[in-house]
Amino acid sequence: MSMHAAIPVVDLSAFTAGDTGRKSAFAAQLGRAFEAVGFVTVEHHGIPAGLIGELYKYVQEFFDLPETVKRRYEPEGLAGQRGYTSFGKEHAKGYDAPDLKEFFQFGQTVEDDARLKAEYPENLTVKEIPGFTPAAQKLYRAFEDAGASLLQAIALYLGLEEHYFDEKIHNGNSILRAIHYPPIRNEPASSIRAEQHEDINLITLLVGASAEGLEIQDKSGQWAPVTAGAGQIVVNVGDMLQRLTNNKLKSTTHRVVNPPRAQWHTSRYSLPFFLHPKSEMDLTCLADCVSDAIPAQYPPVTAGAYLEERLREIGLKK
Ligand SMILES: O=C(O)CCC(=O)C(=O)O
Ligand SMILES: [Fe+2]
Repeated sequence: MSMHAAIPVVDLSAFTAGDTGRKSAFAAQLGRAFEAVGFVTVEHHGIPAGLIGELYKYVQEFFDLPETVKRRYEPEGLAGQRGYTSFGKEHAKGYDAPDLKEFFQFGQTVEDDARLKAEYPENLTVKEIPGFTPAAQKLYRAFEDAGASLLQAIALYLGLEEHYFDEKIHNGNSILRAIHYPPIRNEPASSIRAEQHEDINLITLLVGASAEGLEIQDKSGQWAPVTAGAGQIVVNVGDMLQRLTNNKLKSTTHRVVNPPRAQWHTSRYSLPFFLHPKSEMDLTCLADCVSDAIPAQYPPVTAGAYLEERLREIGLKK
């Protein structure tokens, strides 16, 4: 048995309400955790529990709708970026077998930029559940606020100006994804709920999944469960931030395993928020993360071009 890498717990209020000393201590703690583990659990993140509970209620109502109704909200040509994606469509990069999940995605609501408003597809409104989209939009903003604070701390840790990411993520192409992993009825041939993968975006914020199953892989290849207590969220580094920092911050491989057979009759729900910048953000490795000893590991790319490439690899974009 190997020792399980502990996932550090950080208190975001030390950053959002703290003096300069507490803020820099938080930045150092978060940065070191993102270098060593790539995952943290965050307390006092400012996301109202009531909002999370409200959205979960609508999420369950949505996935309980008949499949024929759900498919009305599965638009063609949007690569799953808005609305419903039916069971068995998405697979992890490098895997053929699809994940055992269905999901619904909400994107950015632009209020102050006509060009971007025209660029992003509209969110879908589910006629049968009028409260669903408004609740998701409120939670989306709360996730954006928490994410902005976390990236301010990361900017300080990287020696950048504290507000380096602010403008890049304002009106960013982030996605709030409501996932349903249905009950498992037959021995799955080769799929698990979500096959091992790394997230595409800058950082991911995940609110308390309804059941266990999330695992991260440590340096030696061992899997360790991730558990977040009530009131905590899990936050991890995605490939865009790993790439920008020339692998200084780690986009850690993770997966969602199937429950023991006795729990097969139960659903699992989760609400990840994939924090993306605007498409034009340059992901060229930061000068401070490149040296003679550690040359740049990635060619320059924009966030938009990188996202396109990755959506093709997971079968969402044709
Ligand atoms: O459902 C979860 O707990 C995590 C899902 C996940 O890793 C993802 O959708 O990228
Ligand atoms: Fe993930």
